[in-house]
Amino acid sequence: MPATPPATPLRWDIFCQVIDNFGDIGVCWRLAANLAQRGCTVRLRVDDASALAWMAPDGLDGVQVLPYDAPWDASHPPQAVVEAFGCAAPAPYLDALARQPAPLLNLEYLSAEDYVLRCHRLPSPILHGPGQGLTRWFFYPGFTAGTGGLLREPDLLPRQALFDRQAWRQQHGVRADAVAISLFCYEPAALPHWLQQCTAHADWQLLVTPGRATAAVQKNMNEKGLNPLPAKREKLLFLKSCSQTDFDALLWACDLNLVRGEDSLVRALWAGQPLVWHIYPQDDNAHHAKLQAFLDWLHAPASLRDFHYAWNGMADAQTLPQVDGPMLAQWRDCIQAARTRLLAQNSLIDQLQMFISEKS
Ligand SMILES: Cc1cn([C@H]2C[C@H](O)[C@@H](COP(=O)(O)OP(=O)(O)O[C@H]3O[C@@H](C)[C@H](O)[C@@H](O)[C@H]3O)O2)c(=O)[nH]c1=O
Repeated sequence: MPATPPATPLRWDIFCQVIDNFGDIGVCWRLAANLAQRGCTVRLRVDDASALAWMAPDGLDGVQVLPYDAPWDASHPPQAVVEAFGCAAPAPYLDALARQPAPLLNLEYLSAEDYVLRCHRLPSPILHGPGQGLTRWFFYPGFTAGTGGLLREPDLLPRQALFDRQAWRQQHGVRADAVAISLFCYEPAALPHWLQQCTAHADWQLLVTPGRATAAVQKNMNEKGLNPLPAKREKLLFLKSCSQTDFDALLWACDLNLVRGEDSLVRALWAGQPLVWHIYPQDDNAHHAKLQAFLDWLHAPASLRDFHYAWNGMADAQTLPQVDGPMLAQWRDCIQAARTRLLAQNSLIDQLQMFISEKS
């Protein structure tokens, strides 16, 4: 039975540096929103908040978005501080924190690899320089007990229970009987092979997210001179940017979700539909081990592994499996079993709050 987190809502500072794409701000906003939903007050200090205009257009009570280097507020010091993905708070801030200390955490990237279990909750004392005397704690999200868990808002299940899938599909031009597939990716080498499969199945509709996925699909279409004909236009729906809440609805309404990065992977797991993960590519191919560890944790069937290898450039694009109904059903069973395992664990916020109350 998951442990119950402390009830006292705290004042949090979260630092976010946007590197590229949308995962940094996506995860940090979701973290801030999850905390605010539990009554906490959150100051999200971010260097580029522009994506929030479409990701969280309405903002949220309890979350204040500030410039990264906004001054220290001595009359309202933080009771917990998170530096996301290894970004460091500005030196003056860390020096002020050392005078009015509160637990300082480094929220790491999500991985299923073994090192997460070894490194989660390790201390790193600051022995000199900004923040001297403080201890930075490593906090690793993860898929299993012994890690920091996954972001899961309290109202996720009730929202899913109320979701009207058919109404959503009708509003978005998706046929009730279609196999609806969402595409949120970088530029996978196997994309042409996947587009051929999507075109070959009369009952498949591909919902393409804006940005890099749309650019990759259109590039492929133009290269092949495949200007989407009226019929093909119905097969390919090019979406506009939408809020995180509406992005969830897209994932819940589809029968297969091709996601990427970090945050949308977790959202696709909560959606419980078959999913494929386009992992964030890293120069030294470090992402290959990260993907393998995830597929191992997932207990992925061979066909889902093979699809991931081709989709992530770890196998020849020609080896992309031909997806059919029985295969999708097997993938769905796998994802739903994983979702059930995850729902039995503490959420990341519960773990975070328990950790902070230990260290305060
Ligand atoms: C397409 C779409 C996405 N989103 C949200 C979902 C997620 O919160 C966010 C996308 O983040 P991700 O899924 O993580 O994928 P990403 O590729 O955009 O972000 C990446 O950024 C890199 C810097 C990190 O190192 C990666 O781990 C990864 O997080 O955008 C919307 O809110 N609306 C949309 O229409």
